[in-house]
Amino acid sequence: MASAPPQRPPARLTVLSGPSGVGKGTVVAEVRRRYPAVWVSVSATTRAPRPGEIDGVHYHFVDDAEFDRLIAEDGLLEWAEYAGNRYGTPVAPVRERLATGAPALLEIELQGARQVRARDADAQLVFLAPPSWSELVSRLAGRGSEPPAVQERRLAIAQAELDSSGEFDVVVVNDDVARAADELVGLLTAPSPGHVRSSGAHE
Ligand SMILES: Nc1ncnc2c1ncn2[C@@H]1O[C@H](COP(=O)(O)OP(=O)(O)OP(=O)(O)O)[C@@H](O)[C@H]1O
Ligand SMILES: Nc1nc2c(ncn2[C@@H]2O[C@H](COP(=O)(O)O)[C@@H](O)[C@H]2O)c(=O)[nH]1
Repeated sequence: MASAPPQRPPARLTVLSGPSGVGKGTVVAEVRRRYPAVWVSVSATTRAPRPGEIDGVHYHFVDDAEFDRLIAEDGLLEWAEYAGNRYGTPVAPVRERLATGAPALLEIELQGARQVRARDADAQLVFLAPPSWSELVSRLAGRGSEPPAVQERRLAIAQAELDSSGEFDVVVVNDDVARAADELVGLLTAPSPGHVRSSGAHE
């Protein structure tokens, strides 16, 4: 009798969160460079593009009416208002990706991370932390993508985000991009604890 084909374990969704300016985008870019198989969701946002940002690559840049439509059609896995703009994860591409059994990564803020956890208890929540508060302030200012008033608004939110780090499964300190990327690659490729047999063998 022919044996059944080996079953692919369902892929695990990983969420990377952390305060604005901590280096989420930088670390994710390094992960993609080292591990091109990783798939990163492209969010929808009502924020205006920064110089160099490309629609459909960095974000799907949409207006308020389109964002309302996405919500009404249940097209978002999660969404949140952050510093005066809305951001959300299109649900269909995430479902399609997870169905292939390959790792999927969301780079989103705290409210969205909480929504993902509420919908998917198996999701892995990773918090990217700065080495210090002063380093976070200087990274955000050094990026120079927001005027000082917007930086202040983001830093006020960052205080609450740092207080939430205990809600996450893992905290990775971004003191060094290469090391933080290594840690994230390890987490993305680790089997879900739900798919480890009691003997220790992985399904
Ligand atoms: N380990 C690091 N050491 C020094 N500088 C860093 C490090 N990681 C990132 N940076 C710098 O910090 C700035 C902010 O990084 P990045 O834009 O990746 O942050 P982010 O968390 O994605 O921010 P946001 O949530 O606002 O999009 C960039 O100028 C980046 O080059
Ligand atoms: N809840 C969600 N947050 C998201 C999503 N995409 C990005 N983000 C987060 O928003 C802030 C600001 O981003 P920026 O590009 O304006 O600096 C940052 O924390 C992102 O991680 C999303 O789909 N949902």
